[in-house]
Amino acid sequence: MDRLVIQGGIPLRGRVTVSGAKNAALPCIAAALLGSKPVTLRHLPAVSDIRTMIRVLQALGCEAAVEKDEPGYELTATLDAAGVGSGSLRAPYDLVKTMRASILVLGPLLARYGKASVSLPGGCAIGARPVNLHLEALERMGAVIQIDKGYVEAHVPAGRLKAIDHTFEKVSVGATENILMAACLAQGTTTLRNAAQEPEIGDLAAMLTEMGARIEGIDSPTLVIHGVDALGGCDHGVIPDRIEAGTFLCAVAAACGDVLLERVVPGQIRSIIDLLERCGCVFTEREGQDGLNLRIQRECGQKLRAKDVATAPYPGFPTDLQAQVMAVMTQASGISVIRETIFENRFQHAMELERLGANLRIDGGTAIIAGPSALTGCTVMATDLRASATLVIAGLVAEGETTVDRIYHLDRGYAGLERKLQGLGARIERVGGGKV
Ligand SMILES: CC(=O)N[C@H]1[C@@H](OP(=O)(O)OP(=O)(O)OC[C@H]2O[C@@H](n3ccc(=O)[nH]c3=O)[C@H](O)[C@@H]2O)O[C@H](CO)[C@@H](O)[C@@H]1O
Ligand SMILES: C=C(OP(=O)(O)O)C(=O)O
Repeated sequence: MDRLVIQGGIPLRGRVTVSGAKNAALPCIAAALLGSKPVTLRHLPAVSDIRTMIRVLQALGCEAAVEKDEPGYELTATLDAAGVGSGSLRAPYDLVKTMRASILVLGPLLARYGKASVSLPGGCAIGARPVNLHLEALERMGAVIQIDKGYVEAHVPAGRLKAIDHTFEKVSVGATENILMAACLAQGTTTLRNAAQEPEIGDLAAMLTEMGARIEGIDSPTLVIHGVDALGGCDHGVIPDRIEAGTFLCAVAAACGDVLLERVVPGQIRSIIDLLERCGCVFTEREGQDGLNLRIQRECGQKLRAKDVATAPYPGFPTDLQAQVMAVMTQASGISVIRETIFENRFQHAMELERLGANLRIDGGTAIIAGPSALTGCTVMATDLRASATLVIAGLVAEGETTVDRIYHLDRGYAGLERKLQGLGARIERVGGGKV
């Protein structure tokens, strides 16, 4: 099993390009099932979740041609769903178990083929993560759904889903995406209220629009979708990964240095920029060749101030950056309180940070961190994707050698993280020889 070995204490300096967003790419791949023509997706990050999602589509009968770019961080995939209807319409457990986003094929399959069998993804390290909001909305649209032997078995007796006026009882990124996709081919006009507003949903809506969907209210909490009879193909580039960008910002804030992030959308990472700015980091935005560039500076020896933060749906502070910020706060002077409000079990990195020397306490959904702490390298174990990134950041700070084990979690969502960090001067090596 691969692990990362890090020699800490070296500031990060240089420039790094942000890859396409995993969490935008996953629903875009699922949306290819809706197209009556091939769909080309660019800037897919070369991570294992993307390969798994493409395999899920192939298992459903989709043709996929995938190419990797030269540095090996991104993929371009052409997906042709022409053969899907003749197959089993079954997303099997052995693929789905590694990745929760595979539930996103349910809405498109029901909308286009009136039938689907999708394995329930199962419990996950960060919380229970039910899919009731997805299923309730699809039932209201006319689907008949049963859970049988761990599979969501669903069909649409009327042949076509019908439009609904629906208020999500809770803000859910995945449920908004699933029902948005389903509504594109439903009969009539669907209104989705209390919809999630994450930029990844805006990107999915942009792709669906390119395919011929009629969507109003993009980037707002109320989406209005006028169902159409068919969608075509498209050539779509997914947005840059705001969580990868935020992870690099946290790495520089914690380990100090001066880094230019290329291909970022600062407006989509405002909450992390604001937080790190209040901690004492300095930011400069400027035009780059491929969108905006963002420079972050924290000179070595410059003190960080401890700040409090609570996670919230977008435009609030993302839960997917909560763990990385905890590593930053171990280096800040004073007490910081981090509240996790989205997932009930997303503090597993805290124990491993303590093993590196962090001074913190967990109380339910709250973490209290007293800093700054001198971290010392040791072997730590990654428990989930963002927890892994945190341990890498802590390893960059810690004196001596840190080994991060179980990095298959990291490989789900970061394209070449260790190579990108090496480019910034970090001493970090992958040991074990596995390939993503
Ligand atoms: C692939 C992807 O994009 N993953 C992101 C997506 O996950 P995901 O789409 O799974 O997260 P949701 O927004 O759905 O989850 C938000 C909250 O709603 C709850 N819930 C969700 C669905 C449901 O049917 N019932 C229910 O109770 C969840 O348990 C959680 O407490 O958004 C999360 C919240 O920003 C991010 O952390 C994940 O990185
Ligand atoms: C939790 C995450 O992903 P997923 O929803 O795929 O588990 C994440 O990207 O941080």
